[in-house]
Amino acid sequence: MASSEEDGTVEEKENNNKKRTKSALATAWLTFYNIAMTAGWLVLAMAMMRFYIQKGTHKGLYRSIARTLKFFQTFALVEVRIVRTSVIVTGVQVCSRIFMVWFVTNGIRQIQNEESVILFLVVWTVTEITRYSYYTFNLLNHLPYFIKWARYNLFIVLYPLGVVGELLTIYAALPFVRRTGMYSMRLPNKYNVSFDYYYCLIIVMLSYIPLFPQLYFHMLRQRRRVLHGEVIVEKDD
Ligand SMILES: CCCCCCCCCCCCC[C@@H](O)CC(=O)SCCNC(=O)CCNC(=O)[C@H](O)C(C)(C)COP(=O)(O)OP(=O)(O)OC[C@H]1O[C@@H](n2cnc3c(N)ncnc32)[C@H](O)[C@@H]1OP(=O)(O)O
Repeated sequence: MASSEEDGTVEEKENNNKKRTKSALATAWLTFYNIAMTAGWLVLAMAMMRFYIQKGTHKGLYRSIARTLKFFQTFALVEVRIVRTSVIVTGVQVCSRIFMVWFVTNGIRQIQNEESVILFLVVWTVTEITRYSYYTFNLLNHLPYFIKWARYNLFIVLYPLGVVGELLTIYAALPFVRRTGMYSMRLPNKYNVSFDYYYCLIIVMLSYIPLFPQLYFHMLRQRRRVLHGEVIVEKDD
């Protein structure tokens, strides 16, 4: 009897140790990930500033940072599953950014020098430096108040500004996409499938109407929870 109790205790201890090791590894990985992402977005910020100071124009800026941007924005995909936040909320945010980078700005050279591209690039960069440094310091249990404040206040202005930049960029792409028929498939073809990227872009633009408010209100709830300590019950996915 005594021995089986002891066995149980040993097993429990082993399980607890395994759990602790797993959670320490997860925290270490997440900390490393957030440090890498903060550094990546800082590199982007510095590259943009250097370009503008040296050239005195925003023309050509996108091309000069395209590779770094594509890498760090695409890498954010890993977040969709690793953090506790709703998969839908994080998924919509990350996928819409990846779509903007790969299928709009990168795919359509003719719009890369639009001012709206610079608008969303600057807004994303400020947001991501703040967001990833917030997660990093939070995981290290040394979170300066100004970073917490910035994380849960700047988005009030930056989120709508980013949306304006993104929508204006897609809007600028429309005439070119219509003229060239890029990424589109017209009938007849051997797959018997028709796809019009022009209308796809219009649908994406319209989908901001129901989706963006959900992201924005999610952040407002997070703000109340973190800055004002309100208890908020979120619906599961
Ligand atoms: C395929 C075609 C798709 C087309 C779709 C078109 C629809 C488009 C609509 C979308 C519009 C998007 C526009 C957007 O791109 C514009 C901009 O971004 S402009 C820049 C301003 N943006 C922002 O300020 C972004 C704000 N949004 C976010 O921060 C996130 O995206 C969001 C997922 C909304 C954040 O939500 P989250 O719930 O994660 O917030 P918290 O930061 O409070 O975190 C909650 C808890 O999770 C922990 N966490 C999260 N991430 C990490 C991490 N990387 N490392 C460690 N921990 C993490 C965090 O600490 C919190 O933990 P706790 O609960 O313990 O406090």
